[in-house]
Amino acid sequence: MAISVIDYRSPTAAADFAASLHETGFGVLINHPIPEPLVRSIFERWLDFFQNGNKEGLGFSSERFDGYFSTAVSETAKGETVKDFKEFYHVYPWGRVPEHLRAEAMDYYAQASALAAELLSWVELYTPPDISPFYSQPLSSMIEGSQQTLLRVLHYPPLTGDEPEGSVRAAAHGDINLLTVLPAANAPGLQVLAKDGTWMDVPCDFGMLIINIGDMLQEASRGYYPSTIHRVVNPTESKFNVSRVSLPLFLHPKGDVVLSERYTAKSYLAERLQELGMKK
Ligand SMILES: O=C(O)CCC(=O)C(=O)O
Ligand SMILES: [Fe+2]
Repeated sequence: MAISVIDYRSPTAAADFAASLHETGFGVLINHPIPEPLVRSIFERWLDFFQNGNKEGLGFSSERFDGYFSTAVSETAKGETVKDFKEFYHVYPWGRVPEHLRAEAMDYYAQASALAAELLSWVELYTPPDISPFYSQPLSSMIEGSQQTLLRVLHYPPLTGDEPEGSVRAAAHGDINLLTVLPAANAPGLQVLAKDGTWMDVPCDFGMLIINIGDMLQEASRGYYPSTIHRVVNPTESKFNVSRVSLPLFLHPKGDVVLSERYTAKSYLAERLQELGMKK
């Protein structure tokens, strides 16, 4: 299982991309419209916020789920017992964002959401005719007017060697949402679980854009588009002192969207957040 690197400008991009998502749950785009300088600037300025900013003053709201999540409240992947070694900030257009970072974050949010919507339309176009009837409504209309799409700015702090036994940057997990759009981070570490049970590095040259299917789209497509398990491994000792910053955008449908006989988007999210230890 190799993850295809696809040129967004190629005439066969949509078909190739949908095929890659079907086969591996992942696809990697080059020559995409997200500007590199914007991503680079967000990485730099948010790293400064994590290292020097007034984070505690923006502590997350347990109701609204926006704001800063420290390493102490960080999530525990489903089936794991040790919390991931990471801190992060949840950005929503209606939520709290440090004032000096807001305009840039909103610019990125808008551009990444627009691209995610286009990629979802590719996914829809290449859904086989025996699968599309399972969609309770067109995929593109599932996200129309959604307030739930989440931009998460993640900081994996440098390691000291004193981390809790078994703690990793991000333990193996599947994403909860429809599609995730993730610019290659400033350091390697992202791996996917191949069908043969081995872990494979995801191509991560700076400038690449990694897209993966989340559990909600897997549920809605009855598994045609798989939500592939992935993780972020700790660096080797020579790179212990390097921070890693990453910037996933989780495309979410409106809460009342029916995913399957079993779930609406809202009931699914509530169940998953509970499993992650993020909601009671
Ligand atoms: O940091 C990364 O590269 C991936 C993060 C991730 O998988 C997540 O937050 O769901
Ligand atoms: Fe993830």
